[in-house]
Amino acid sequence: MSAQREMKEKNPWHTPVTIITVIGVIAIVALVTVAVLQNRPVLQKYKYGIVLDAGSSHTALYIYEWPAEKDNNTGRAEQKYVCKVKGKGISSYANTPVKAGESLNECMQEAKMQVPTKRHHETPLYLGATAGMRLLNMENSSASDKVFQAVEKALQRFPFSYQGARILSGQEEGAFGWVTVNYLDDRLKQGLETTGALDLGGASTQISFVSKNYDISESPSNSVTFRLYGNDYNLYTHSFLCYGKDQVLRMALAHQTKSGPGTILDPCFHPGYLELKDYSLLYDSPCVSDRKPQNATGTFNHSGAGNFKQCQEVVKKVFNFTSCKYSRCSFNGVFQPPLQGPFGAFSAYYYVMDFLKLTDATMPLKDVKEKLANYCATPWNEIVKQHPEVPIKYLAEYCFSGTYIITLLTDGYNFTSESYSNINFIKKIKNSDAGWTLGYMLNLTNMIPAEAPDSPPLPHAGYVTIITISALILFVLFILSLRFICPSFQKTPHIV
Ligand SMILES: O=c1[nH]cnc2c1ncn2[C@@H]1O[C@H](COP(=O)(O)OP(=O)(O)O)[C@@H](O)[C@H]1O
Ligand SMILES: [Ca+2]
Repeated sequence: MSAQREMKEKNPWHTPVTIITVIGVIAIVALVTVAVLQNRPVLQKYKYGIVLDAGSSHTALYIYEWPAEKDNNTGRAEQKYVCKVKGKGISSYANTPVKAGESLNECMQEAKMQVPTKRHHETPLYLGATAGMRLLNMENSSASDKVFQAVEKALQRFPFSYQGARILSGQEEGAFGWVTVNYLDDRLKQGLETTGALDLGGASTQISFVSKNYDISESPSNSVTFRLYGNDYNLYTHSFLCYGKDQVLRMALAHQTKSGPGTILDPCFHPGYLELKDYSLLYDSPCVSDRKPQNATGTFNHSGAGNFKQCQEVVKKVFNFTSCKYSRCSFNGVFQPPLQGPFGAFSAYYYVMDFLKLTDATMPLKDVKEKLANYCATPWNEIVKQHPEVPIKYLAEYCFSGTYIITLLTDGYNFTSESYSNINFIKKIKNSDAGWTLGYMLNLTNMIPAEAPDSPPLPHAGYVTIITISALILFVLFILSLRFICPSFQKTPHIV
């Protein structure tokens, strides 16, 4: 035997079986690698959408992103970035509309940096205004038009695809908040029981939920129907204009100051709190302007008494429970079907209850009230000392706001001690803020299809598994067939 042959036989790498095995293994690895990678793009690419939420108290800019490679934009959208516009809401610029436009520039510049340049021109940009502009439009429609013109001009200077600025109806605000919450929870795609949405703003508040077996025809103006991912939803929604927490505070103060100038001892503010306030500022809103007393010209002393129970009595006076022409009502003669399912309460519901440390869903309603009563009774100077980082305006109002929230939920919407535990106070769901903006964009970009998308015949993992098993079977069959066809394969090579 030659030295070469001897070497070949000693080196197992040179046997035909080993060579075939190695090639086979390489082929299998290559096949499986292709199967794993075949539906994964090399670099994840995104598309973007921008929504400006022009609220009564302030404006916020949201950027959403979603995978670009999915058909018809059906990839999951999520919040990428939020920018809080400095200053007050756009409705506060009624007398200086140009400044409303200018106020948006800083956040818009940020948006330019956040969205990749090559996507700018195809990124839709929307501005939706809520109750602050609704009120301004009622009060002075030419001032509200001027604010919109200025805002439009400012937004069109940016390289995005500007899609318009408008006032949302209360129904839209409620319904899109509900869409956002249920989209982010993946409830719509999976056809699961939905979560109701409770949104509390400064100038209006919304309640939206699906109540099974309720008769929509009882109050058609409160119903919105959707077909999403192949499921039909009959949504009940109502927006109470003037029932945001800032306007309700005006209404409560108007009620307490109706006997004219002087000092009011307000149970919704802490003992020791004292501020000199202007009547003219208090009544500068359509929510209270008709209640302005004749002699209300100058200022009044706003002092605190810190009494939760009495504060609840004051707050209750802003609701009208007397008339209801439907089978059941919440308040002010507004139809409301029976409450059903879990609820997500966001925006000011969350800010207030989070500050008061009352967001724990397991805390019974009676404990919530007790804690709130203790908090309201705490002297103002102690509160200021305990929270040096909180702006005084917010700090002074948490007792009032917490009391309003509890009164609105229980006396207003009829949550009971039991059903109160169905309410979750939330800020975000999976990194995206709860609010109407995402639902608004999803609707306008047709990102939620009416029908369920055709799912692929096999999920990706199943596809990879089948490829791997088939490759292994083929390989084993190949080796076995070689043994039949070529007898030299039947014996394991041996060294002579
Ligand atoms: O950190 C906070 N603490 C307490 N309240 C807050 C905080 N941030 C925002 N808010 C309040 O949340 C509300 C937001 O209302 P928004 O401006 O959206 O009005 P709208 O929805 O009625 O148009 C306002 O009352 C604002 O004062
Ligand atoms: Ca809002």
